[in-house]
Amino acid sequence: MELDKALDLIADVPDFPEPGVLFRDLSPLFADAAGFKAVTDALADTVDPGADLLAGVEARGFLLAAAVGYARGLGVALIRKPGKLPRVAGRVGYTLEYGTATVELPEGVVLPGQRVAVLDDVLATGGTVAATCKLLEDAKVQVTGVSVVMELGALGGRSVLEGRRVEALRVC
Ligand SMILES: O=P(O)(O)OC[C@H]1O[C@H](OP(=O)(O)OP(=O)(O)O)[C@H](O)[C@@H]1O
Ligand SMILES: Nc1ncnc2[nH]cnc12
Repeated sequence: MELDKALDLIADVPDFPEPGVLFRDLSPLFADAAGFKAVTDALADTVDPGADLLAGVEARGFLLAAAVGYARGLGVALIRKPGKLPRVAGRVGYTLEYGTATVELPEGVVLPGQRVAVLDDVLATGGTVAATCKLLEDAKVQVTGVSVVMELGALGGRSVLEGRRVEALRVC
């Protein structure tokens, strides 16, 4: 499937999870075999050839990182929401478009000096990905870049990530 057609499978849902938010729902894209493959292949092409590992952000980022990791022969560091990990190597708090959140890095998944590419579904305010990059850099890892399926340009995420390589398959 053509990438544009695959990205058209993303549904726009008004007023979720709260009034005024236009939620970009990737569920129909994930459920479509050809669409999921087209997006996985395109994202895989954005990952720095020198990357040693991928970092996927819970929850939708896990699917993308797992698929791209398989395609590229790379493992995945699972960047998790609080309360899920038995051993936490680090945590960073941040503000979301709708609320506040924290990301945590499991113990024993990254080594200092490793080159890690960050993957997520949506870049909105950039809080999640910026916190993820900080989490990794606190662990002395080098972030090679950030790849997302969709960037919501009006929310300014790219400016929070200034100086980083940010690849988005679609900018809305
Ligand atoms: O750029 P930001 O403003 O930080 O927003 C983007 C983040 O918001 C969504 O995650 P959400 O917290 O809704 O989690 P989910 O993937 O578990 O549904 C999305 O999957 C990104 O991780
Ligand atoms: N509008 C939105 N749609 C989907 N995920 C999001 N994460 C933050 N804002 C979002």
